[in-house]
Amino acid sequence: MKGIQDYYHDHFAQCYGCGRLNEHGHHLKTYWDGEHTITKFIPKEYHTAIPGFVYGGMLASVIDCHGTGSAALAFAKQQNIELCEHNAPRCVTASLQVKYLKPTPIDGEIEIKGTIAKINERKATIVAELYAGGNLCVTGEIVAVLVPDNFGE
Ligand SMILES: CCCCCCCCCCCC(=O)SCCNC(=O)CCNC(=O)[C@H](O)C(C)(C)COP(=O)(O)OP(=O)(O)OC[C@H]1O[C@@H](n2cnc3c(N)ncnc32)[C@H](O)[C@@H]1OP(=O)(O)O
Repeated sequence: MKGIQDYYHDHFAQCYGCGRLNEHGHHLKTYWDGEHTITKFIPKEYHTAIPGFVYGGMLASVIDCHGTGSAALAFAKQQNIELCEHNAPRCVTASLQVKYLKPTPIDGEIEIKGTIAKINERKATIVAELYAGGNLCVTGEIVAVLVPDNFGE
């Protein structure tokens, strides 16, 4: 299944977390699951914090990109933008807050669920829930801001 990141223009597809063109990155893909958004990720052994558990900065990174991807999906829906190659809204992170509720096991798939909590014409707030083995381990809140095509050029 294609994620929102598959539609970003190449300039926006270099992100370490979710850029499809970053050979060293995580290649996260974010897509709708009903009214919510989903990103899945399988941690590697070297993402260890203490043996058996995922490094918290890594989890923040995954939540960050899930937030901007979810916001881009929400803006596409709000503005009736038909997603196709090189045609998708792009957002950057203005704010990222993370709460670690319990250690996240490293041996298995992680799922991040997003809820579009607020959206106006330029800014979206996304609430994220990160699950491992069905257990809620981390929550996050991301403020993402829509940026123009020439952002960062
Ligand atoms: C090349 C990469 C491509 C990336 C392409 C996609 C790949 C995914 C990216 C992954 C995530 C990242 O790592 S992104 C990289 C890390 N992030 C950044 O480097 C962003 C640096 N910051 C900025 O460039 C700027 O501050 C912006 C674009 C976020 C906002 O500046 P602006 O364009 O002047 O807009 P501004 O009017 O100030 O703010 C717009 C709205 O957002 C609110 N707002 C602004 N900052 C905050 C904040 N910290 N916390 C809460 N809310 C905030 C304002 O109140 C306002 O709300 P209201 O009045 O509308 O209510």
